Amino acid sequence: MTARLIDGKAFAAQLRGRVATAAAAFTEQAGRKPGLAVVLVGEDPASSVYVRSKGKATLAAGMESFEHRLSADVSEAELIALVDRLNADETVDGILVQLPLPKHIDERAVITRIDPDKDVDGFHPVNAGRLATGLDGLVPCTPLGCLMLLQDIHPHLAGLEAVVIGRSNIVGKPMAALLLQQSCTVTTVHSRTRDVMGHVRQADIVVAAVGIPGFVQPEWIKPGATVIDVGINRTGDGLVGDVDPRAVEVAGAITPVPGGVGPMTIAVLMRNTLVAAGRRAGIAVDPAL
Ligand SMILES: Nc1nc(=O)c2c([nH]1)NC[C@@H]1CN(c3ccc(C(=O)N[C@@H](CCC(=O)O)C(=O)O)cc3)C=[N+]21
Repeated sequence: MTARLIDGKAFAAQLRGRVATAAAAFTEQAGRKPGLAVVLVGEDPASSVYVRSKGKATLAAGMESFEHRLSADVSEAELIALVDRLNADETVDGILVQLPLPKHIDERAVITRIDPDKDVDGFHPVNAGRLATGLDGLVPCTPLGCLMLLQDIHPHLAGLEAVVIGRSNIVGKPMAALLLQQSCTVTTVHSRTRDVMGHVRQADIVVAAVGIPGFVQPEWIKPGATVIDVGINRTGDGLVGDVDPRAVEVAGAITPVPGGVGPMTIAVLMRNTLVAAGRRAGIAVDPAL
């Protein structure tokens, strides 16, 4: 048996289409387009590519894109002053500060400065708290994209055993919170877990977000399980995930890398920007987004 490949690229294209339709309706009612500001510090080539593709996706969705490129030696105070200006700018609904930031800047100080209601990355502790307690907020793009792919395969997630590998604030923790909200039985495994394989073997759903190429072995996977590979590892062999590619022979469904979770991250960013715009303007936005 070979796994069904989950086509994140196609799913993301559909989501972006629905966002574009809803963005046009927003623009009609609000008399302005939803706006996303992306801030890039320094000129790391990979980050530059992401920022460019985010800008293109924003325009394609019928939204306004504001790009701010700052030099690598900008001070923390200058960056925070820019965040303050974007917070106060009525035409800006979403603010994304591309991570990682240069070492001389405290990421936490910058992220906590962003207005939580414009925090389309969902990284502000206020949004983490809203997610943890079941309040409406903004949910980090990558885990929300993973959940959308999972719901496509499992319309009823309740009661399923889910294992999340990795405990970052950006993916692992919010992913576990989302799966718990869907009434999965959730286990988070990490670098100090004694028997990672033993946990993964029980899982109906495995979400791998460790950042180690090919970490998850095919022998660990329960036959028929759904595997979501969040890994984006640049190696000599090109872009590879956190799951050994031979897992396709065991899993029931699996996301490829590239073409799986990555494209969903950007599509959900567009969705979050529209949701933020709707809430800020008091305009109802299609809840099916
Ligand atoms: N504040 C912030 N928010 C982010 O969301 C954020 C960030 N900082 N820093 C960097 C990471 C990385 N990231 C990706 C987005 C899309 C793909 C993506 O579309 N990947 C394609 C392949 C693209 C390629 O070939 O490089 C795929 O997986 O098919 C990957 C990675 C967002 N990030």
